[in-house]
Amino acid sequence: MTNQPITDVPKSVYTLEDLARLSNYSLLNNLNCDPNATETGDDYAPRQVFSGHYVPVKPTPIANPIYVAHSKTFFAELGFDDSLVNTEDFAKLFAGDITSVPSPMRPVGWATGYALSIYGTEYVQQCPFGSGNGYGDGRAVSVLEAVINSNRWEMQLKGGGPTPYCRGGDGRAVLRSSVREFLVQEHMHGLDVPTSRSLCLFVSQSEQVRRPWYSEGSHATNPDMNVSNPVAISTRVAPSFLRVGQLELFARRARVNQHPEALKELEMIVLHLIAREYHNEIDDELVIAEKVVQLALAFRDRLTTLISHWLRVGYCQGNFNSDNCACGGYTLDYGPFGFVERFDPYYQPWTGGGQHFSFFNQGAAAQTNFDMFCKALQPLLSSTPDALDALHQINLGFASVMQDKTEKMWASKLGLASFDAQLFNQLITLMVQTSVDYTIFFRELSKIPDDISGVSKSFYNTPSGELSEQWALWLQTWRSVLNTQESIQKTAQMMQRVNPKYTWREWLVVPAYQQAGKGDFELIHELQQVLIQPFEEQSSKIENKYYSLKPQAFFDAGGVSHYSCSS
Ligand SMILES: Nc1ncnc2c1ncn2[C@@H]1O[C@H](COP(=O)(O)OP(=O)(O)OP(=O)(O)O)[C@@H](O)[C@H]1O
Ligand SMILES: [Mg+2]
Repeated sequence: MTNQPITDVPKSVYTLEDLARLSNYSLLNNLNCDPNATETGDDYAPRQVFSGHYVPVKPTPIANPIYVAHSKTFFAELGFDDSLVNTEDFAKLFAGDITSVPSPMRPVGWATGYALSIYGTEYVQQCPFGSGNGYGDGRAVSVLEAVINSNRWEMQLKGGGPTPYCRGGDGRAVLRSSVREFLVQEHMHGLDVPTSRSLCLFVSQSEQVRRPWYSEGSHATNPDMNVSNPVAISTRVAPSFLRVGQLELFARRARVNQHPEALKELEMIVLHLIAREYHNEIDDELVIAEKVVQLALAFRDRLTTLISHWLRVGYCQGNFNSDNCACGGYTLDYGPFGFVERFDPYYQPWTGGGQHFSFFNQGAAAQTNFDMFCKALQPLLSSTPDALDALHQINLGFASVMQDKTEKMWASKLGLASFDAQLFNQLITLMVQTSVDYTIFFRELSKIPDDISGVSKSFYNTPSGELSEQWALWLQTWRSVLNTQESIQKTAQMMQRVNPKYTWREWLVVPAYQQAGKGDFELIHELQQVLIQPFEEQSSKIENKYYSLKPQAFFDAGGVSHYSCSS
């Protein structure tokens, strides 16, 4: 999911008929459908799904939908003409009504089950049946598998109504969380962080749901009221939505031989994962045991790369359970996420998340998800001890690969040819002591200033006395290392490519979803423009507004600095 040049992709998709011609369900067809499912997909009550990889579900459209936004960048990458979004057919489909889509597109979507592990411990309590058979996509419904410009994509509605996995929920997503997910996916792509992508966003003009949220000016930890918010459907797109938890579900069943097909279903989902996400890296001719080992190696590489990107851009996922960890190695599920503004290594915006999912602990959290991933693969290697041992070694090697990638990333943020632990540790200490804005600091540093005044724009507190001397000394030492390297100008350019100018600042996003709730989408469109090109210099008006320290009033503000839920 790298940035593609978008200019030479011809615009070819103008109508839903064009898109239908690109639909291709060949990989979905390789999976098992839940044998107890209804063909019509009117399957909305929580129930146990004992086997099969997916359940056909017809999404529930939102009432009186209206267009909010689409990703022009992603449209261009897919070869979609912007006018497509204004067609009645397109709006109908992506507001949840798929009943009359042109064939071979299908009028029924699908939802999948998955298991949950939290920081390396298996859970079933979150399933209403206490068995794990009722846990999965509770409000996400996939509606299309298509091959577009040689890439295979799955399109998924979030907030598309209940599924058998809804756990009693209404299957809806509110506008607030949908705007956040819609905007941040394209921001992450702009930051060069692997991610699911945003296609479009529609909101209902008449349907609202009540959710716990914070009153204006609240500093409470948990929401102090219930608020009505319009329901919305955002469509996200990825090569697959397979999560570590998905493999775990089938592995847990295989482990205890829960039904005669259990081991076979695990093998099928693993091969499906390879076909979806790793077909370019794993030779189709290999035997299954070799494929499994290659898969673990490839996922370890992607996952560790992903986390180093998260650290680079100041992203904290907040809730990095195995069911929010995509097997394709990209960011998935933008619920209680946040971006660190005033630097704190233990930054964690989700009040329910705990320190184990905090900013600097994400490498360790990823390791626990990777442990569960490897554990889920084990049943497939029970008769091949050498492969089992290779898997074990790959798992053991996670921490050192993670450390290596993280160090390389820090070196690049600092413009250094190689990581310097002493310099780095001194800097982190100074950043904490002074309270610096993470993004502004590294961006200003990318200009390679001579003295402390060059980075002072990022300071929440002005250092004086000894602290100020320590800063001066640190900058001097850092500059002396840089002087031994390539030209300063080249280093500055390189640093500006890894240290973004613009970042997600929640207090600037809140007004956008608040205005959208009143039918005004202008701020969303303005934010889109800023966030999709975060490394670029933009107008001075934009700079004054968005390249800015977090105002004091928003520190500890409920719904801005922290949130207890994300629905
Ligand atoms: N079926 C549902 N109906 C309504 N709200 C839901 C439903 N499922 C989850 N939620 C809300 O979403 C929050 C996050 O849950 P979870 O991460 O499981 O789902 P999600 O955000 O829909 O997931 P994903 O992006 O991983 O598909 C929950 O705290 C809950 O408030
Ligand atoms: Mg989730």
